[in-house]
Amino acid sequence: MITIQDIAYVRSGTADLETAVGFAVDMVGLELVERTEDRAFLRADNRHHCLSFVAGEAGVLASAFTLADEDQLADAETELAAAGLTVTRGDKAAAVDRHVREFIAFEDPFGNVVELVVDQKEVPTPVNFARAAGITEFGHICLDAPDVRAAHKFWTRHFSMKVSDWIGDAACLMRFDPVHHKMAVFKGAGPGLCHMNFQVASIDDVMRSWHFLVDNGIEIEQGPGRHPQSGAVFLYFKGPEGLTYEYSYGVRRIEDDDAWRVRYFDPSEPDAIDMWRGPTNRCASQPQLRGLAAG
Ligand SMILES: O=C/C=C/C(C(=O)O)=C(/O)C(=O)O
Ligand SMILES: [Fe+2]
Repeated sequence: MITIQDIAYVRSGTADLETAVGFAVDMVGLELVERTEDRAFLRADNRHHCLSFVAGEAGVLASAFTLADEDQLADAETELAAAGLTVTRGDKAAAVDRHVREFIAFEDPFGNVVELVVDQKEVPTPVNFARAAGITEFGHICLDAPDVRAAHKFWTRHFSMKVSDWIGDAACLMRFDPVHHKMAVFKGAGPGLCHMNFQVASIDDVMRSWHFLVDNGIEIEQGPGRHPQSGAVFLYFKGPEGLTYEYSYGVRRIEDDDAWRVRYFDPSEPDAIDMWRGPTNRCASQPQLRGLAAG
């Protein structure tokens, strides 16, 4: 069993580094911590970065989680290889490029590239947010997979994850600490990053960002709304090259694992994702959510 400490980062390719960085800074509000000719690193909290862009082909390159130390990394390598996965150990240059001390990479059974890292660099200075979006931290990573039930089996068999809630066969929200979910899998045609989430300090921040993004012509995919699973007030919006961002406020914590009863939400119900039954544009990119559209 591989014990996950935390989420670490999303690493994404981009065919237009300037535009990708401009959006992450000016619209999302992240701090640009480092920029080279072909790389950009952005942060939302004390992690050195939670999002990096690599110039090249557009599309997510990896989603990363933190493990406690090298011994756990070595054990993870052994366990995943024994499960039949191809596991690669990152070399020194690749680790430096990720601002971690060591890492391994593998593809989950659906083709999502996952990196497990040790010693992600911490930046103790306060985040110099590019705009006052109210971001408090990098909140969660949500992957796509064609078979959510099989994904749940994979992530709970090999990793310290537990399901918090199901949305039929359309989504599985999982936790590895008291936060309702820091990892989720949504049904998709293939592998992919469904979205990356940033927690914000208040409902006001969600609403202010909604107006700000609309005023700037940004495509709102869904929200403002309230997720019945975590209870969080959310807003999904689309960045360049199809990268979906989410702000949310008020995620539930599950302090007593034994007392938690996993719930099942019916994806065909209009309030399965949004208790407020607001409109959604997510259906265009995620046909499996069509049943979730209001009205
Ligand atoms: O579709 C349901 C989404 C639920 C939540 C939540 O309960 O907070 C998410 O954040 C999500 O996975 O987007
Ligand atoms: Fe989310």
